[in-house]
Amino acid sequence: MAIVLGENQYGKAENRLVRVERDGDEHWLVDLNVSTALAGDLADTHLTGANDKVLATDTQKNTVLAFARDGIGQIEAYGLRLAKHFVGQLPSIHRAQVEIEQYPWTRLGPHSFSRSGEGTRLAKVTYDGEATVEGGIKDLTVLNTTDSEFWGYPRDEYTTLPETKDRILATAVDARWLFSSTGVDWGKAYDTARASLLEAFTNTYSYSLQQTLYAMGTRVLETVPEIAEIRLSLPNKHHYLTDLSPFGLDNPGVVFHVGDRPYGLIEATVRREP
Ligand SMILES: O=c1[nH]c(=O)c2[nH]c(=O)[nH]c2[nH]1
Repeated sequence: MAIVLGENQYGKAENRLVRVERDGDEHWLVDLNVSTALAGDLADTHLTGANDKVLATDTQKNTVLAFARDGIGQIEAYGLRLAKHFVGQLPSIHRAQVEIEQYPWTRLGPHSFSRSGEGTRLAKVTYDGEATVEGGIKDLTVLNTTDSEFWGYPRDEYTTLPETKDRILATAVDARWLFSSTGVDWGKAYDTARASLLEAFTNTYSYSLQQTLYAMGTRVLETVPEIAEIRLSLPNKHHYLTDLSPFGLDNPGVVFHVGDRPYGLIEATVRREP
């Protein structure tokens, strides 16, 4: 029985980096988590330990920092610059993947900020001679206190969930979208996609989180022409109306117990028909 090396890649994961831009007393902040992963003609290092085709992960880390020196710009563009550089650096490196998370900060003063919970912006760039760019957002927590129903599902011997015509609908949006080209105004695409996700969540009268998901994906494709498809992963953050009758109290949709685990997980891709 022959034993062979399968798919492999290597890189520096989670390079945390902050870049400060200064204009006198007024400063700006870019806060990133950058992971690099390279693949190519790398059998030797695994099979014999010869490292002559290996761009050291420490070098990758230094490159991430050095490329931030003169400006990062939009994270999709920064990822493209890095990925193309890594592939051009050694003939043995055929493919580079750069994943970036950008943490949001809200300005408090000229040089003071607070970390905000308004969703982490994402980019994933792959370059192997051709570039593939994905954008996205995660940890965007949203909640509707009404305009959500869930009923009409089949009941079997294990079904206990009561039908509801009015419930809280809450989720933490994880959305990843695939761009159809690299000639994109990345910042505008991100802002529009994010706003469309929020607008569709807010304005969809929901009969299920699945229906809301599809409305959110559809809205992004309608408003950002450069996005070919969007994958959404939506945990259903269940809010259970608490029974206060043991205490002689009614509960007309006022007090909820917030469930932690388990949670429904609703996932789908919405794409343009070819
Ligand atoms: O929006 C929902 N979709 C489901 O599939 C489901 N299942 C469930 O128990 N509650 C919900 N809510």
